[in-house]
Amino acid sequence: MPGEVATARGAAACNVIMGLSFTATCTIEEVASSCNAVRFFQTYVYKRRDITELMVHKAESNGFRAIILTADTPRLGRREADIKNKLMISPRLRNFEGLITTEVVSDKGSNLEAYAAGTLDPSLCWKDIAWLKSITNLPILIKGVLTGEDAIKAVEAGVAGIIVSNHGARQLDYTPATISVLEEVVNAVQGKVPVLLDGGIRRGTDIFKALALGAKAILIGRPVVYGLATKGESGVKQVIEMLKNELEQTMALAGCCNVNDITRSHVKTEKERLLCRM
Ligand SMILES: Cc1cc2nc3c(=O)[nH]c(=O)nc-3n(C[C@H](O)[C@H](O)[C@H](O)COP(=O)(O)O)c2cc1C
Ligand SMILES: CCCCCCC(=O)C(=O)O
Repeated sequence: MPGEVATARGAAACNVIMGLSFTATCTIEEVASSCNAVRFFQTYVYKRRDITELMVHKAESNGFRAIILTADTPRLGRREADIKNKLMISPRLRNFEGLITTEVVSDKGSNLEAYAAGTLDPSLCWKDIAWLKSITNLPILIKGVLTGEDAIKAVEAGVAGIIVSNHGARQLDYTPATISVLEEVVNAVQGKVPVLLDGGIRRGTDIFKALALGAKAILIGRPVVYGLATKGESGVKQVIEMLKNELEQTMALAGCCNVNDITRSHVKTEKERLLCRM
């Protein structure tokens, strides 16, 4: 079973939302018809806007409920391990068949980097949210926000939600840990749109902390990939169930009967701990 289909089915079984990557290996239609998971579609803005537009339209007509615009990748970060290991992008990104070739040749190491350099639009900017809104009726979540200032701009540009993310620290060294900037973003947004978070969620306690600091939901990257790699659909389910059980355990021990009972006073940040000592 293709990885994205197994992931979608695992998500559906656990009643959580599945986010499908623009760079998925199987098609938008295959994922849509594989299960009844609530699905969001993650998009990049390609130099060839017609390709982005086509993918967004396909997602919309196949019942995806929201578009996630990844804003932190106008170009790929310098991933030295990928260069050293000569990372190859899958030659079969089936959504793009007949549109664009993924068979790029790179003499510099990572052919993902070469492919990204050829396709991603490095001029990506705030006005592209208006463009995206003009081609879809779906709500748009912006992924990759790390400051209150950018969060305010994103709200002004008309996004329906903000995902605090540093792309799993894959783009740029020294970006802050997402949990450390979450509260700044939440405060800046003032409840106008929901704020979500990803990055480093490994335990139910991590989810609890994010919710306490104001996230409405969290997203999971690598843990799901690890579950998928080891046990396919059932591995995905196991990872999600483990996190749900751990969150439930944390809530029970913190005296919270439901997620709305998790409040800011349940956690102390590093800064608060330091202030206490002064
Ligand atoms: C192998 C891999 C591929 C990824 N591909 C994408 C992608 O296509 N689009 C995207 O927006 N983010 C992508 N990400 C970043 C994730 O969406 C997410 O921001 C990050 O993995 C969250 O951190 P976590 O892995 O600690 O949960 C990728 C991450 C990994 C590890
Ligand atoms: C358009 C090619 C870039 C794909 C990057 C995938 C990704 O987000 C990641 O590897 O991280």
